[in-house]
Amino acid sequence: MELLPLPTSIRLEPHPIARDQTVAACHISSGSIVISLPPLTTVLLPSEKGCRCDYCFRRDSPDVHLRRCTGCASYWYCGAQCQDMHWAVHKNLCKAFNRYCASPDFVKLAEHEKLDALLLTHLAAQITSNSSPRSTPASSLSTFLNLRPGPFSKGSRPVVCSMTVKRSGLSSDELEAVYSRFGNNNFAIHSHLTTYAHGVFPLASRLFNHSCLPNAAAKFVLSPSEPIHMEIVAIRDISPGEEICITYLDPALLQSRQQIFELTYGFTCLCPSCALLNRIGLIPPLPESDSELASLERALRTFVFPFHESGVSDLRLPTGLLQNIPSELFPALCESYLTRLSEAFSKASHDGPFDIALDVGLTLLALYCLIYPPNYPQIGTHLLEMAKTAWNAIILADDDQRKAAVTENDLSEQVRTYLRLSRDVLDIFGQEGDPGGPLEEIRVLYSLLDGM
Ligand SMILES: C[S@@+](CC[C@H](N)C(=O)[O-])C[C@H]1O[C@@H](n2cnc3c(N)ncnc32)[C@H](O)[C@@H]1O
Repeated sequence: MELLPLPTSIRLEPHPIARDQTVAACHISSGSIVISLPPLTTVLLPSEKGCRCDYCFRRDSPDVHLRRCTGCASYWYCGAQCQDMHWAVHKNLCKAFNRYCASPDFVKLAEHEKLDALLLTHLAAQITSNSSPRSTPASSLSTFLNLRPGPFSKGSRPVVCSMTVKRSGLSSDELEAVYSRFGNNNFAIHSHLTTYAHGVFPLASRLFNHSCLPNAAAKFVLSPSEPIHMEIVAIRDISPGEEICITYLDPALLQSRQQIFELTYGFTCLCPSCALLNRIGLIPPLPESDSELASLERALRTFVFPFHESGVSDLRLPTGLLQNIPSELFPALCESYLTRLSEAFSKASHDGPFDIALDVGLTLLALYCLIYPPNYPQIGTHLLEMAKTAWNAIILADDDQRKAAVTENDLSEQVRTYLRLSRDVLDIFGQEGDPGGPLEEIRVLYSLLDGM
């Protein structure tokens, strides 16, 4: 089928299993935007309603004041321009919205079903506002309907707002056809790794297959008076002819992800990380004793950071180690190990002791480097948390301790090293989401360090 013109740097080719794949038509440098895409439709999570503009998704703040739609009192806008721009869509839903949300059929849905039902209702309102999404062959809706449906039918008919759907002219077969593609195609829209909305981006769904070791990632860019845009960023250099993949799930779900791919997306992932997990088979459980856990921790750090002794100034972020993981480290691949390390780091980095936080945080960094692809944003965000923890250790220490720490130059060296590594990683992903994200925090922390 005809697709919108693609950037010259990519092309669509047949894929042996996933129908088509997008490959690089030339060298694509790390940090480049592969493609920028608008949504067909979106929906805010219920927890974000009233906290973000329903059109541009900017967050309520001293500079962004939200006011309710006077018609339904359920949609919020940061100004007349956003409200005007959204009216062509919102007018198809405004009057009926509250009755629809209070209807017994809607109320009894599970939270994720409510979100999908609202997304489908928004899509119907969008179609009514503009006939082009359904009439042109290369349209966004046609692209979406041309995607593969999810592996299992959702069973029940979607509970949509009947008045809005009636106006759109969508038949119940078309509605079900759209709905059956939600599970394996929709995107979680996030800001600094926190999801706040869901969206349908048909061309992104059509173009990008999954890998647990992706070379690209999706980010979402906010602008005043414009709908959110998705940008696909190359997170490492991509060679001509190489497939461009994103990840559909957090690759850290080492034990459960294959089952989720099968149930939700209808495929078996054959990426090198999954192939290795297949070879390992059943991952041995975590040891129970503290001493065995401590030696697993030491072994993991020595494997990932072999040249790291006591200081961190020589710390490098290695890549591609997973393929050579020794068998004594297999228990570190238990999902519960990552949860355990993250919880211990999060607790100690907030409340102290900071030396424990920095110690467990380094083990967590080793695990991230092992399981995530190079420059994955989670690695950069964790490095920033490490820099902030080392900084807090300096400024919250009493005067004598602080002098000792700073004179020894150990903690300030840790702040600088983690900040530098964090900036190297996050500069590649680039600006995204709400103002004041990690790149801004890095800038502020550098200026505090310089003023020390
Ligand atoms: C977002 S769509 C990708 C679009 C698809 N390439 C196409 O040509 O329409 C998701 C679907 O693509 C297939 N898919 C994506 N990644 C895959 C992979 N790594 N291996 C096999 N199938 C994959 C699965 O059928 C999945 O449900």
